[in-house]
Amino acid sequence: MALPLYDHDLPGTFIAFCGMDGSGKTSLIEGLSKRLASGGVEPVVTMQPSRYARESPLFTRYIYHPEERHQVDYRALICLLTSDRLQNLHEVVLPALREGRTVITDRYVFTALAQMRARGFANEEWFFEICKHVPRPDLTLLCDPGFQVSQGRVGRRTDWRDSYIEADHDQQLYMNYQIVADEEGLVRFDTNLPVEESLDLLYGIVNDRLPNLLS
Ligand SMILES: Nc1ncnc2c1ncn2[C@@H]1O[C@H](COP(=O)(O)OP(=O)(O)OP(=O)(O)O)[C@@H](O)[C@H]1O
Ligand SMILES: Cc1cn([C@H]2C[C@H](O)[C@@H](COP(=O)(O)O)O2)c(=O)[nH]c1=O
Repeated sequence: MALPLYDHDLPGTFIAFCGMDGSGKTSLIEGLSKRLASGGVEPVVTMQPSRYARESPLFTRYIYHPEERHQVDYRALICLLTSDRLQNLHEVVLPALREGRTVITDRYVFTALAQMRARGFANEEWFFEICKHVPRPDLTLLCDPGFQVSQGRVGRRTDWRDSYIEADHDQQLYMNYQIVADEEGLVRFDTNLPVEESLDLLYGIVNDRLPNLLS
């Protein structure tokens, strides 16, 4: 495993979803949350980056305004997102895990690793050092409908931010997600199926890996 994350010993259960834009994370998190709630387990759902980081000029300039990107130091962006992750863990994830809750996060540190490598920042020792303070989820899912399908879904969106595609980078990113999945033990599953079928696959994985969570 490339990332020196720590294994938590808290009573709750921590699940992370990763994958390309349009890979189906949000839709499947919604489905899983409803399924958990119907069995009496109301999950805490969070996302990284949080809305605070997403609204920051550093993030919006880098992610959505490539013409202004040269003004942003990519390491500064990694710092922002890393700080945001630590704070989200401190404020939301860890307190809920201490209470025995089930926490689901939309994106996590594995997205950061795939993104950094795709941008050519593969050996940031300081980043790996900070990862020692970041818990490993009990289960991390990589939603993967295939590169073309995720790009197609994003391209069909109407909001300009949600439909933003950066073809060359996205290709690198897809490849790096595959590598990170192998290195970090992410569980891949097919999201190029009708949503209900992907959800059934997902429930099967959750049942296998986290027995007793879904009643
Ligand atoms: N099997 C599937 N699983 C998940 N989503 C699917 C599936 N099949 C089709 N879709 C559709 O694909 C789209 C995926 O969008 P969604 O917002 O869930 O992806 P996302 O990974 O959260 O994207 P982003 O990171 O850009 O927010 C939705 O419109 C969803 O209905
Ligand atoms: C955690 C993390 C995220 N990003 C990028 C990846 C996406 O383009 C956006 C998040 O938007 P979405 O609505 O969740 O699709 O942020 C990143 O570059 N580095 C990170 O560590």
